[in-house]
Amino acid sequence: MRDERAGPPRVRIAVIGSSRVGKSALIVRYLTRRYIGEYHSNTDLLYKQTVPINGMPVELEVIDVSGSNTDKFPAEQIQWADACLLVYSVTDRSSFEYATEVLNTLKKNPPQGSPAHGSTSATMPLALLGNKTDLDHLRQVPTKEGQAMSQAHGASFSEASVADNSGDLYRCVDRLLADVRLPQRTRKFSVTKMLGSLIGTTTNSSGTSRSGSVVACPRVPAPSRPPLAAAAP
Ligand SMILES: Nc1nc2c(ncn2[C@@H]2O[C@H](COP(=O)(O)OP(=O)(O)OP(=O)(O)O)[C@@H](O)[C@H]2O)c(=O)[nH]1
Repeated sequence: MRDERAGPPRVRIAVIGSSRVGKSALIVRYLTRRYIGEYHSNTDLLYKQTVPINGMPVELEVIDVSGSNTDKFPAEQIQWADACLLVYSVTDRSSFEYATEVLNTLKKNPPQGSPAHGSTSATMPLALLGNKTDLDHLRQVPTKEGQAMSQAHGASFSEASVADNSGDLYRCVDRLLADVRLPQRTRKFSVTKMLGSLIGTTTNSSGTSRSGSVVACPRVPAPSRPPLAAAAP
């Protein structure tokens, strides 16, 4: 078993949103700079990659919370995470309403401070992202509405097009990562099933090598559902 205290600090992000808003496309774009057209999955997926933050290697884990289960509040995934990225599509009002619902619930029941924040009273960093701005002619959610919603909930706000590879999506995730305090590696949950390496290795603009993998997190119906279990080394 790997010594949890060894290695670079770890940051866990939960990406939450309705089905088809572009969560998987966004994560893969951020981690690999590549765009995947179709990546529908009805299970949560965990992506792991070492990335540089402020020149320091950080083990980034991103859970792609499947949009097929929006009838159930993703409490476990949020509790697992150090920060949450809420994604909606600017072309889909119902996806904005879902993101709003999650933000409202988080406001009423603030998640426990994560160990990564070094304190149980820390506020979890939140970001709200309106995706698919390339489809502006189909827009159903005005920018101002997204801005107002994020302000009301203390979340950062961005709009972006994952398809167009807009810089705003990288800035949004980078800012969220920067908002997480890094020092500890002690975690509440870890993961079990390593299904395979899909991401492979890439090199970013600063020449830092990134290697990563993607892990399925099987969804088990409540109440028998166990916490997300520990990732294979
Ligand atoms: N036009 C446009 N299409 C996008 C953009 N981002 C993602 N898509 C498309 O939207 C569809 C859904 O993207 P996914 O990444 O699978 O969405 P998801 O939120 O992970 O969906 P679930 O797996 O159902 O939760 C795919 O056809 C993507 O190619 C974007 O910025 N612009």
